[in-house]
Amino acid sequence: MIEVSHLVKRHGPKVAVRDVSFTARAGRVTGFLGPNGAGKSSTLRILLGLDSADSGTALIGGKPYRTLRNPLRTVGSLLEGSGAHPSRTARGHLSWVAASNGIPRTRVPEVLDLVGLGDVGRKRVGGFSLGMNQRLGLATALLGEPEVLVLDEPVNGLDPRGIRWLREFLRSCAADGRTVLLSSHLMTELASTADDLVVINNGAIVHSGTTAEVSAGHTSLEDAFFALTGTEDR
Ligand SMILES: Nc1ncnc2c1ncn2[C@@H]1O[C@H](COP(=O)(O)OP(=O)(O)OP(=O)(O)O)[C@@H](O)[C@H]1O
Repeated sequence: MIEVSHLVKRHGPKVAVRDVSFTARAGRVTGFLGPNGAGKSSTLRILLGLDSADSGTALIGGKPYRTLRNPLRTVGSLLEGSGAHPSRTARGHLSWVAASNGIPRTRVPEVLDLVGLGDVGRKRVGGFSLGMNQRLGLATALLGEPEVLVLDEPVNGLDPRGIRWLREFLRSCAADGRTVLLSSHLMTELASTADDLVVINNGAIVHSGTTAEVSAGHTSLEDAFFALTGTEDR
């Protein structure tokens, strides 16, 4: 479970996140939806201990990220691509991450198979497409068999087949009881993936609830998004 409470983050004079509170529950896919610059990445970076909040808390399983004993075993994350060096093979990258986090090497072929990279594990990451790189990032996130997954715009770079694969994969993670939080500015994608939605605009939460609740009273989630964020004319 993820609990964000009264989070505030300023970048100089700019308030990127203002009093943001929401919960992402176990066994559900929670979509963090908002237009560009709404404050999604700023919130997720604080949740993952990459940045500090000015005030408020962001907890994973009741604890701030920086106090987790085995972070990779608690939360898997995907922020920008896989982070793998282009000269490394996929297998080499995953083995290095596993070794430096006390995760058995036997997980490496398992996660490569899970994300559909079983056949290219010995290839160099420099030759990977954007979609393959996203899959490698997901494999890295899954290495420690975490209960919580936090993914920032994971659909970026995926082709329609990859998008469908990711949707089914995240649904199966939730069905296994994991907490899945993913950000996106693509409402149609989230409509078919997320159980719950948290809509953020201009640093503030404008709506949260089940996907059906958020779109209630609108002809589609797309209409709901434009009405809630006031971004129709952008
Ligand atoms: N390091 C920074 N320094 C200054 N301003 C920043 C910094 N990081 C983010 N911001 C600003 O804070 C606001 C929120 O940005 P953030 O990246 O969190 O939004 P986002 O919802 O993730 O958007 P996107 O989908 O474009 O990544 C934006 O106005 C952005 O320009």
